[in-house]
Amino acid sequence: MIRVLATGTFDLLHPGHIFFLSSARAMGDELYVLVARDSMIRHKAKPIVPEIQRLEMISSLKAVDKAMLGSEKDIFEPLYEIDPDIIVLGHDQFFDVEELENSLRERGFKATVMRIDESMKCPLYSSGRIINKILERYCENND
Ligand SMILES: Cc1cc2nc3c(=O)[nH]c(=O)nc-3n(C[C@H](O)[C@H](O)[C@H](O)COP(=O)(O)O)c2cc1C
Ligand SMILES: Nc1ncnc2c1ncn2[C@@H]1O[C@H](COP(=O)(O)OP(=O)(O)OP(=O)(O)O)[C@@H](O)[C@H]1O
Repeated sequence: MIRVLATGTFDLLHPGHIFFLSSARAMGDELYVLVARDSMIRHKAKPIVPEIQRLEMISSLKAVDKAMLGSEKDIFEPLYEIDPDIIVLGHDQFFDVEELENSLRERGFKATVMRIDESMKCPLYSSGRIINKILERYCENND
């Protein structure tokens, strides 16, 4: 039973997320997803959707066997429970594959790290683009 772990913010869901999670799921027999905590997101703007609602949306997806909120202290903490065989990174996730694998080995984790380089270019293929589109529309309507 190959257990795959994917992670992310998943602010405003879109087909790119579905592509990413379905691709991750196809790499094993079950897919766990760690939803990033509001307090842990420092590499980009705070998400619009609160973590508990982001978790609910991810939990409902067909490709996802189990979704959980990540730790607010140590990103490796949830791995002691999940113990994944494969950790999947998305095309634009900031972790370096080799560095992450070294960090995992230092902590006794066996998981291999793989990146899904492909990205889906649907019209609004990132949460950031959805937000920008809303802002654009708001400005148009209020000019
Ligand atoms: C192995 C691994 C473990 C992670 N554990 C956590 C965690 O416990 N808590 C958390 O808030 N985020 C966790 N993350 C998510 C990262 O903090 C980061 O938000 C995410 O990978 C960035 O994805 P995004 O920019 O696509 O949203 C983890 C990521 C990885 C790769
Ligand atoms: N269009 C896409 N195609 C493939 N993977 C995607 C796409 N959009 C997001 N992902 C992947 O989904 C995971 C979660 O991404 P994230 O929550 O950062 O969404 P996002 O739409 O990229 O948000 P943002 O615009 O804030 O970066 C990441 O691994 C990311 O690479």
